[in-house]
Amino acid sequence: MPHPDLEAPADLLVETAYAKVNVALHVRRRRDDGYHALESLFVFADHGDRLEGEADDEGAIDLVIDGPFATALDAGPRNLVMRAAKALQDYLGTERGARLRLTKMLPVASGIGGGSADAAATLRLLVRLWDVRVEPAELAALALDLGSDVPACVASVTQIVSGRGEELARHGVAGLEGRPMLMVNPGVAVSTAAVFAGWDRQDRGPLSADSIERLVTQGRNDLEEPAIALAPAIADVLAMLNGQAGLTLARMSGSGATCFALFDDDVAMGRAAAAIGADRPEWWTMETRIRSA
Ligand SMILES: C[C@@](CO)(OP(=O)(O)O)[C@H](O)COP(=O)(O)OP(=O)(O)OC[C@H]1O[C@@H](n2ccc(N)nc2=O)[C@H](O)[C@@H]1O
Ligand SMILES: Nc1ncnc2c1ncn2[C@@H]1O[C@H](COP(=O)(O)OP(=O)(O)O)[C@@H](O)[C@H]1O
Repeated sequence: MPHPDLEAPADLLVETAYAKVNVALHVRRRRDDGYHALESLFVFADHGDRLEGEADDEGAIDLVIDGPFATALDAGPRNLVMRAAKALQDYLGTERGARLRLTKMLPVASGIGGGSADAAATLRLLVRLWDVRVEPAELAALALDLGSDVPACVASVTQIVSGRGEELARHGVAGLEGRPMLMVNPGVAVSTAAVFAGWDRQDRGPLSADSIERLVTQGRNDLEEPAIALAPAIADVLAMLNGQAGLTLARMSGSGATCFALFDDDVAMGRAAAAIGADRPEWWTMETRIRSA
């Protein structure tokens, strides 16, 4: 029988805010509204931040944050969890509230959409907690208002994402889901807007994501170069990952600075994580696998 303290109370709901990884990120053009038109294969890790919540019948939204990266954030109205909760409350015109706890496991402003995933997890959790039905198109519109990556994070499954982040198409790639994935961050936060501003405006062509081989040989992250210009440690992470045995692909995710590597098997990933941890103990690493739907 489980220990009683380990059992969550029946009225407490839990969601995982899965880390996002851009296996390839092709920037095609700068749009008139200042955003960039992208083509990207998004996958999600099997790990992420943890969000729990229970109903508050007074209608208040309250957030506490704990976990390894809690100090990088405050729990005020600009937090994406708070913004998502308020946006849903306003949309529904509901009197219901929630007491939320975010356990921040993912580094902040690091190209793996931690804040976006938190916002999406908040929407999922509150829809369950308040027992409401929101049309998928309405939820997607609320999500896009919170950030370009939030619509894709709502389902958190492998997708081709284009436009600013609002055009989503589920997309399987044989052999990708379930694959061991190591994520490494050198501890520098980079601003997404600053990285996009450094893009050289050269369209290097569309994305083909029909096989892992194509993703490896023809896929790119067009933001790697401007991100490395702002945070040279990213080049050290990529060099270290590329030097590991049993590796299929190493690349930066999003606007950085987190990089990921796909491995042939768990043993190869474990050896790489141990070697990197021994050499650069100050870097953040996470051993995970690509989430399946
Ligand atoms: C680059 C990507 C790729 O998945 O990931 P991250 O690095 O954030 O993880 C995303 O497109 C980021 O999405 P997100 O972090 O939600 O960005 P937003 O808050 O919407 O935008 C922040 C700023 O980035 C720039 N931006 C963002 C998205 C986009 N398609 N074009 C842009 O130029 C804009 O300057 C915008 O003001
Ligand atoms: N709950 C949250 N978690 C992470 N970042 C948040 C959160 N709420 C607001 N932010 C802000 O959102 C920005 C982007 O965060 P995040 O989604 O983690 O970055 P990225 O998508 O680049 O990995 C950060 O500058 C951060 O200060």
